[in-house]
Amino acid sequence: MTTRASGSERPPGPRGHWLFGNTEEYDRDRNGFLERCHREYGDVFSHDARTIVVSSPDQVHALLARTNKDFLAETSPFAGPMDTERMAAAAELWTTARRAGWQGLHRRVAQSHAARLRELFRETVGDGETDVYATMSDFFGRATADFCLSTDAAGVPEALAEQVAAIDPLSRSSLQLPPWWPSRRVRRFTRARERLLALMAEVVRRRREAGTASAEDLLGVLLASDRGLSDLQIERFLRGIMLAALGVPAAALTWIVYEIGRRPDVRARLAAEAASSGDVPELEDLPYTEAFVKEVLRLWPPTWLIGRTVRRETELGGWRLRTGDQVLFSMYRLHRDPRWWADPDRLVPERWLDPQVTPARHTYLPFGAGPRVCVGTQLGMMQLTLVTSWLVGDMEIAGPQEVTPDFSGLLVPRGLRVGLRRKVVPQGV
Ligand code: HEM
Repeated sequence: MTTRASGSERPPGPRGHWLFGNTEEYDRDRNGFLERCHREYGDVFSHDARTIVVSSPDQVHALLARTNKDFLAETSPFAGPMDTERMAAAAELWTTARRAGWQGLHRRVAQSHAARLRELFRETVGDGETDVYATMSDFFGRATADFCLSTDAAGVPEALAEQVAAIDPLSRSSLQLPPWWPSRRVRRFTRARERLLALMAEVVRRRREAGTASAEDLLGVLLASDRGLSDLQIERFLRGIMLAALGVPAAALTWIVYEIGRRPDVRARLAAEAASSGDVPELEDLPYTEAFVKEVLRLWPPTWLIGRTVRRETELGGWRLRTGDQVLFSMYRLHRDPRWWADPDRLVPERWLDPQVTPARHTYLPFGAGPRVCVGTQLGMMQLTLVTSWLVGDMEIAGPQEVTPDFSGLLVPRGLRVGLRRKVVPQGV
């Protein structure tokens, strides 16, 4: 049980049901529940006997910075005994692959992928009534498979899409099922995971046999690494990367489309910048577009809630935590906290354009922080900025409706539909 470092009391929090705790109320309205508890109990509160929620920037930063050492980022979609030693071993294997992959994900590599991204955008985003999240998921599925595997990507976007679709229903409920549970959901997830890993294994085997370890894509970088990665490590890392590079950017872009549709003033400035830059510009050519993307990620961070498992007995914010306890924080709530942000609910891209004005420490974390910060930060920012510029440059977007934010998994404006129409380019231009 979490207790005060100097005593035995727990952080305050709602009592909840004697058996199910607060699960039912939380699942009914996750963000609303956290907001109410924060208002009532303050910056640290108990969610249940083994879970606390922290909200101050310093506590959040400590949690992220001490991940791997005192906290674990490893999660499972299934219920089961919490084996922190196994989780720590998995974290170590992941971290080695992560270090090797880093050189394949920095800004220069990301920018060199931009021309290919342009082609994929033209192929995937077309005219007509569009389910925005579905289209953007399709686009990012292809983009990430291409970035990781280039010419060996056949069949991977489809397998990825099935894996994402199979994770979705499991992540929407706090009541986890064990992996042996005889249900369609669990079987579907397991099948999709095995299929994707088998595809990765096949591609890795073919590349090893061909002996072409050039760094033309992320797999090439991993194979050429001198860190001695096993095939299994590479396969799991690639699967992790491809899943992370699909749903989150797709959700972010869906919010971008939503905000472009709601704010004609912002859209006009974006369009002016798109018109004055080339077909595949550098990020430096798009300062307003980049500021807009940052601001959308502040208002609507797709990874709106982050959790950690306590690896070994430790302390956070004056509270003692036991091995296996859970700690949560909401990035969405942090990004909209009026203590740290002026006019927090309003989209103001200009707040990112004045170098004299920077956010208060640890109050802006759309990519996380610390040893498990997003490895795709630069690639992701580049993709979102370029695609935003292509969207306003190429397409007319017919007004999105008001949407209800969906906090049950990734934060998305579920069901957002818009009409897209390719702009007519005058002859001779
Ligand atoms: C474009 C918008 C993106 C956003 C907002 C975003 C956000 C995040 C956040 C908040 C985390 C940390 C989660 C945690 O601490 O538990 C994370 C982790 C991660 N992201 Fe991203 N991400 C984006 C794009 C990408 C891309 C393009 C890639 C792939 C190249 C990627 C790969 C990863 C991976 C592999 C992790 C896990 C890192 C680890 O645990 O070591 N992300 N991302």
